Amino acid sequence: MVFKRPERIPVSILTGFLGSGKTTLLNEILMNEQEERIAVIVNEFGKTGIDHQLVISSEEDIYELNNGCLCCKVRTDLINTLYALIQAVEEGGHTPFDRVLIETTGLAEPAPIAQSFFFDPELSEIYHLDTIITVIDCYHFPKQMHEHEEVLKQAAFADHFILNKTDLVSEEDVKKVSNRLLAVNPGAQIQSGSHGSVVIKDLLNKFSFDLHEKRLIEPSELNSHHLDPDITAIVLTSENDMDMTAFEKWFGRIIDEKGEQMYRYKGIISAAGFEKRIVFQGVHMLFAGKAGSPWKTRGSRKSEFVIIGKDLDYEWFQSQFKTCEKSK
Ligand SMILES: Nc1nc2c(ncn2[C@@H]2O[C@H](COP(=O)(O)OP(=O)(O)OP(=O)(O)O)[C@@H](O)[C@H]2O)c(=O)[nH]1
Repeated sequence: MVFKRPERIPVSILTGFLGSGKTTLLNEILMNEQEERIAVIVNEFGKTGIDHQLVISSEEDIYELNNGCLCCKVRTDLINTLYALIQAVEEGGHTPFDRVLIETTGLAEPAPIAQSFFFDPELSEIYHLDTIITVIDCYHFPKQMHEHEEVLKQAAFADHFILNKTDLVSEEDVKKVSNRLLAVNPGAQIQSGSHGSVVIKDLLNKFSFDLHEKRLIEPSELNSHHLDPDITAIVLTSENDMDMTAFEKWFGRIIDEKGEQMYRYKGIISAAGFEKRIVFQGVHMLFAGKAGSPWKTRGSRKSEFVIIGKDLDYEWFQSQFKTCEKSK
């Protein structure tokens, strides 16, 4: 059989604090996802991994990345593993796969892993970051979020939250957790359940900028950035076309100056002189952008730029963003 590589292979990152239910969810996905063949990469903390042994024995191949979670070493290991996987398929020594799922350690900040897909241009031609799924332990979350800064950081990166362990808390408590998470990251989708029982088709293939390019945030959610004093989401908007030269210059400057604070950002820009949307997403200083689908009507054109990070001054960012508008 000749391997025909799909346009780009989607990669989903599964993150969440220690014990939140990542492996449980991974097993649910592997047991129930019949249509796709998934290659799994487990990033373990420590030299001898045990997590891969907890993943159900399945048709899938499990690759382990040992040796810590936050350093560049893991990023290099990850990139090498991703290259090795595709090479093995192309040389016929490995069954083709449709998706990669990476389970991070419970203490990991997802940034270095997500950044790999912006960092290495060759790699990002083969793979694309599809979804970051953050699993939340609803029972422990209220305490954990005060005690471990990783918990809210992992929340900041999510495209999709899985509110797990709902069997241990009341509906009202689940609502409180959900409100808290949406205050940090208002654009994310939410599913709740227990033991990883979720609708998997709603979880994968969620790179909404590529696929749907829908509104990033509903207007009713726009003010939620006031709710959290520390890690927050801000949404910059403009009804006027942007001057891309000015925007690129400004964007280069802010990621230089404030990239450390900007955990994750995603944007759709209406650029003067372009019939297509410019879509981009990034993590700290690294980002990737490209032309998206054409705007349907003149009236539908609008730029939206969501930034999730620490101590973001909305008024400052919004006024700066406006200076990139094309003068009429
Ligand atoms: N009550 C309850 N327990 C759960 C649920 N989901 C997972 N667990 C249990 O929680 C524990 C941790 O689950 P894992 O799936 O190993 O969590 P993890 O996030 O992979 O853990 P680490 O790899 O240590 O970070 C296990 O004992 C699970 O059986 C749930 O929805 N409800």
